[in-house]
Amino acid sequence: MLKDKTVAFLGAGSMAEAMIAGALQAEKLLPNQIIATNNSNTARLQELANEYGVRTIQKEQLPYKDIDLFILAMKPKGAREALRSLKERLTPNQVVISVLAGITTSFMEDHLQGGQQVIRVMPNTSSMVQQSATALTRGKHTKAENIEAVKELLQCMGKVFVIKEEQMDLFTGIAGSGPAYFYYLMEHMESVGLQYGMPKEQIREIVSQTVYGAAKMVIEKGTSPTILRENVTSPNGTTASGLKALADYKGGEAISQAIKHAASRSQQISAELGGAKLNS
Ligand SMILES: NC(=O)C1=CN([C@@H]2O[C@H](COP(=O)(O)OP(=O)(O)OC[C@H]3O[C@@H](n4cnc5c(N)ncnc54)[C@H](OP(=O)(O)O)[C@@H]3O)[C@@H](O)[C@H]2O)C=CC1
Ligand SMILES: O=C(O)[C@@H]1CCC=N1
Repeated sequence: MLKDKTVAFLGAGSMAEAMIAGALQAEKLLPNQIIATNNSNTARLQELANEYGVRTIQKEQLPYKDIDLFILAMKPKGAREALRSLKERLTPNQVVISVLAGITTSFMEDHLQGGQQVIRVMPNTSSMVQQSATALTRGKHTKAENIEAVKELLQCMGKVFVIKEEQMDLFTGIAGSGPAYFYYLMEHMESVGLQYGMPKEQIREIVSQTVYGAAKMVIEKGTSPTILRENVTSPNGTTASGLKALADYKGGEAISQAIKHAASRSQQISAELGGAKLNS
């Protein structure tokens, strides 16, 4: 389904790079099917061309009519201008996909020609190693065949979840931002190891293997995190003592608040840009 498609990334930052890397690793797209552009940083475009062999083009020179899927990958505040620049140039068969936090499908539709096909997705940077948890929600006019093509593209980058748009802000708080929470946890685990004299490379490997192993247990054994946690916790043992400290320092509450704040920021971005449909 993707073999005849040309995909253009409007934005060439961390998220675009992670998606490009994932798509190429899966060999579903060839480098010459991918175009990347940005606002002005030509050195960055050269970097992507050198690393991935993709076509990089100044945004004024995009070959609009040859592109099937446009992926908006700039910061949310640039969305309005980017959609305006697409509005007069697109035909109804072309699809606009946004990875931007807080940009709703109705915002996209309102800023494009009536009937334009749009899809809102929320990947995370683990796309780079094909392990993203990515959400997808469709616009009003998007054809089933294009949903399938975009799903196929996103599956190159990890698992895809088709969700209701009302859940997108929450999904962003859990999975879009989620890798950062784990990196934050890992930074803290590493720094205790370093503080007590473990070699830097060794502690990094120990921490990442521990996090990886825990996620793999949930995925492969299909057992709940609660049962798995209980299995680790011997009565009056080390884990019980560690978990008590986590509870005393409100570790669980901190994680819940991180998700709620991130989700609420996604809603706020929608509101700031106008055209927002806030969840009740
Ligand atoms: N990073 C993440 O983990 C995730 C990010 N997202 C979303 O992805 C989007 C991009 O994030 P991220 O990659 O981190 O951001 P970056 O700041 O790394 O990259 C932003 C890119 O957008 C380019 N840009 C700005 N304006 C335009 C424009 N009008 N046309 C084309 N390109 C433009 C910039 O170009 P220049 O450098 O030339 O200014 C830059 O290449 C955000 O909206 C974010 O919500 C979604 C999920 C996860
Ligand atoms: O921090 C952000 O706004 C983006 C969206 C999800 C992850 N990064």
